Amino acid sequence: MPLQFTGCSFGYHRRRRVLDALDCLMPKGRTVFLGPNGAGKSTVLGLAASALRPRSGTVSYRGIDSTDPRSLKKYRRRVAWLPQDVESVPGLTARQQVAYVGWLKGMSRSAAWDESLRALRKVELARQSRIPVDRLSGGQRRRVGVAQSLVHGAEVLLLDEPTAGMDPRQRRVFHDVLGALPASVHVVLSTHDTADLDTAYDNVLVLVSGEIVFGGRVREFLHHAPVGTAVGRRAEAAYETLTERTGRWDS
Ligand SMILES: Nc1ncnc2c1ncn2[C@@H]1O[C@H](COP(=O)(O)OP(=O)(O)OP(=O)(O)O)[C@@H](O)[C@H]1O
Repeated sequence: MPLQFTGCSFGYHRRRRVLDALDCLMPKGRTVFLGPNGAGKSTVLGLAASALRPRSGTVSYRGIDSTDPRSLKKYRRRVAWLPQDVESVPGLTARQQVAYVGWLKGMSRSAAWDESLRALRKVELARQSRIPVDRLSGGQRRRVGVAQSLVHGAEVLLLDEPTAGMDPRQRRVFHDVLGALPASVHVVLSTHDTADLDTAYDNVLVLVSGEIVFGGRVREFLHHAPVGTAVGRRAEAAYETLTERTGRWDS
C-alpha cells in the first residue's frame, strides 16, 4: 500500500481550510508534485511527514496510520522529510546535524555518525562536514537537508522544493542522487520546475486550491498538452492546461 490520504482536512490555526476531505494516493516510484503558489503542496507534504496533524481524516503508509499516536513512531522511521526551510541546530556542524537526525530516527549513535558522512559525500558536502550549519550558504544548507533525508535509509522521501537555491551543478548532483536510490524508495518531490519531468519521474500529481486535479503516470500527464506542442514544451503546456482548467487563481 502506498502513501494514502483519506478524507484529510487541514487548516492553519482558525483560518479557512487549506485541504477539505482530501483523498489521494501517492503511488510507488518517483512522483513530482506540481501546483501554483499557495495550492497546498507544502501542507500536504507536512501532513505526509506527520509534522502537521489533520483536523480530520488519516494519512497512512502501508497501513501504518500517522494519526494514531501508537503507530506514529513506526511511521516516522519510514518517512523522511525535507521542508522548504532547513533549520540549523545552533552550534552543530553539518555532520553532527545529519547524524543527530539519524539518531532521532532511531539509528544507533555510531551508525548515525558513519552514515552522516556517507550522506554528506553524496551531496558533495564532505569537505564542509565540520562547518556549523548556520555558517553555510542557503544552497549548502539545502544540501545538508537532502543529506538529512537520506541518512537513515527511509522508505519514503518527501522533498519540498529540494533544488531551490542550488546551482546548476548541484541540481545535477541532486538528480544523480535521486536516480541512484533503490527503486523501492518512494519519492514525492514538489517543484515549480517542469524541465526533465519525463526522464526524472514516473508519476505526476497536480494540486490546485487543495484539490488534486491530476494524478497519474507522466505519459498520461503529457497528453494534456495541446496537440502540436513542441516536445520540449509539453510538460509546461500540460501543466498550464490542467491548472487553468480550474479557472481559479491561487496567488
Ligand atoms: N504557517 C502557516 N500559517 C498560516 N497559513 C499558512 C501557513 N503555511 C501556509 N499557509 C497557507 O496555506 C495555504 C497553502 O500553503 P502551502 O505553503 O501549503 O502552498 P504551496 O503549494 O506549498 O505554495 P508554494 O508553491 O508557494 O510553496 C496558503 O494559503 C498559505 O497562505
